[in-house]
Amino acid sequence: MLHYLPCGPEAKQAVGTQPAPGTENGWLWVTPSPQTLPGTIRGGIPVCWPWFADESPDGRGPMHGTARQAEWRLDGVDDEDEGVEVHLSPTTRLDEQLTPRVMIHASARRLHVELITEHRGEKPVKLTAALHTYFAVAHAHQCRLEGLAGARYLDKRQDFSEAHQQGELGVRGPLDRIYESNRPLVLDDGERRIKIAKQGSDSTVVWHPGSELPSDTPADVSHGFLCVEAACTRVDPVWLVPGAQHLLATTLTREETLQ
Ligand SMILES: O=P(O)(O)OC[C@H]1O[C@H](O)[C@H](O)[C@@H](O)[C@@H]1O
Repeated sequence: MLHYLPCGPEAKQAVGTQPAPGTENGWLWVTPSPQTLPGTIRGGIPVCWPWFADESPDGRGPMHGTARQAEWRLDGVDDEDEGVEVHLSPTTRLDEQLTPRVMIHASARRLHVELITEHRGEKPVKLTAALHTYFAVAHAHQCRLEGLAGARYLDKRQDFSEAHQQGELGVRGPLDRIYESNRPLVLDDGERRIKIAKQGSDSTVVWHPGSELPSDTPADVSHGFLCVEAACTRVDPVWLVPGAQHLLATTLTREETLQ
């Protein structure tokens, strides 16, 4: 169930769910002490756009782009038998040539988020982006992420050194990796298994900061999340030509519903 849809003035950039008090099985994590807006919110699914990390065109733009710090408006909500569909767009123009919008379809068993980028300008543009999902987990350093075995990755904690994933990934400490992968995953935290599928993305970013915490993340809850991000990064930037559009999507499903 959707408990929290950050749109409008009170929550600008994260798109996600937060368990209601007393609800243990929310899929997404949100910091209990968010920064005052327009600070960035750690939690939900921040929209990193029109660049991922520090990959702005001049190298001086804010980390993860301008979209997550922008104000978004609710363009429409469709209630359906099987859930709810929500459409969002930024209230201001965030890029000279590119325009983003977000569509969320949520039900009790499935969360699907689409980030659609349209090129309305005149010159080809390089786009990097991410749906920076914060999964709520029992303990970040006791998670298993299935589906990355054999994938090449860049280790951001080791100056982007290259390596290949040996076997399935068991998260046992801080990590910050860009995997070259478009494969579906299963996140298993020992208590539940969430299937993670995606579209329009050949990079999967896996991040947990360990004890090097962002200022809005209290130490006593810092092991309650693991970020697994559907992304387009320096590994797979998208070159959009005028008139083209790009779809980046992630779909989260309880594994048993697929059987
Ligand atoms: O602190 P933030 O700007 O929200 O970024 C949080 C993290 O996001 C991504 O996962 C990057 O790979 C990390 O390098 C970064 O630290």
